[in-house]
Amino acid sequence: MKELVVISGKGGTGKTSITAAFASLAQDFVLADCDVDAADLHLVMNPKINNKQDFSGGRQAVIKAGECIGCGVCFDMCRFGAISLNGPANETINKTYTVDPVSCEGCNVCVEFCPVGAIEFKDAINGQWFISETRFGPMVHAKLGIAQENSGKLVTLIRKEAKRIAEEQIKNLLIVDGSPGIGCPVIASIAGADLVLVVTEPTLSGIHDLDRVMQLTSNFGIKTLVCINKADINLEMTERIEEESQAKGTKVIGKIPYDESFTKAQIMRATLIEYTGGEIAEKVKSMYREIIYALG
Ligand SMILES: Nc1ncnc2c1ncn2[C@@H]1O[C@H](COP(=O)(O)OP(=O)(O)OP(=O)(O)O)[C@@H](O)[C@H]1O
Ligand code: SF4
Ligand code: SF4
Repeated sequence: MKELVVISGKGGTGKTSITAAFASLAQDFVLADCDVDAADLHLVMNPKINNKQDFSGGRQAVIKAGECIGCGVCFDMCRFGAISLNGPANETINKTYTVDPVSCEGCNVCVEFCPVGAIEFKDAINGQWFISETRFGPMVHAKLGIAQENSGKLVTLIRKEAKRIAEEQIKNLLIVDGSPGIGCPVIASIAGADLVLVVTEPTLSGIHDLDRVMQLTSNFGIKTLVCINKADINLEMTERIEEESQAKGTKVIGKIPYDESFTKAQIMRATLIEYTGGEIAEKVKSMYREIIYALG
């Protein structure tokens, strides 16, 4: 089984649209949405959820009801301002404190120093992940709660589950919509993959981000290909990306023009390939053929 991960140096380059189009073209595959911080592949895939599980990315302090004696030690010691006094600040008797689950960084300090052991450490529920069925095949995806961290851990979990399903159902391909950027979630998206496709735009920030992301894939020793999306919005930049990629030994396998069909397809909750044929679809198909060839 081979694994293709589609990433981008920054958000909004068209990574998800391209991944969705590949889902229309691929056979015998499992789809994984690892863009967990801004998951939107499900909008086009319309998955039917078969299995839903909570995701816990870490632990959090919780003050046990009725056990706090109001000494304020935890309030003074929490460096993240996660503990607040219940009721008015001039309260002198029956003082109690609460932990704000969004601000708690799980450092354990308050648990250690509470003189009466009134604080416990509990698994924090940071989101949910799902195993679903789509019109194209199985899909593993997730929903991370607002302001929740540890998305790298969730990405690793999703890839692992998607691989398990692919092996169980004897699928020969795993297509991953990876995280944008170069941080922890994208590292978790690409580590150990067979091939990475970087979707970029011909803009200054696009070039800058492409450079950083290619440095990352090169550090991991992963075979990397480039797609310049909306290539005709700046032909000079497109040429520069081609030259710089070539100098680094990375092939630009597709130059996809700006085409409103992408947005129209998204509005219809369809992939580009489902929405339209013609030249634009042919360009995406040709890119997909190159990928399959490169995967070997
Ligand atoms: N070639 C194209 N021509 C015109 N519009 C496009 C093209 N490719 C993508 N788009 C549009 O650009 C927007 C961003 O695309 P998409 O959501 O696929 O990007 P993304 O990189 O996955 O973004 P995010 O990181 O926010 O999920 C969408 O409105 C999409 O319809
Ligand atoms: S340290 Fe313990 S007893 Fe003191 S205020 Fe915090 S929770 Fe209450
Ligand atoms: S675990 Fe750390 S961050 Fe969380 S409330 Fe306690 S002291 Fe603050």
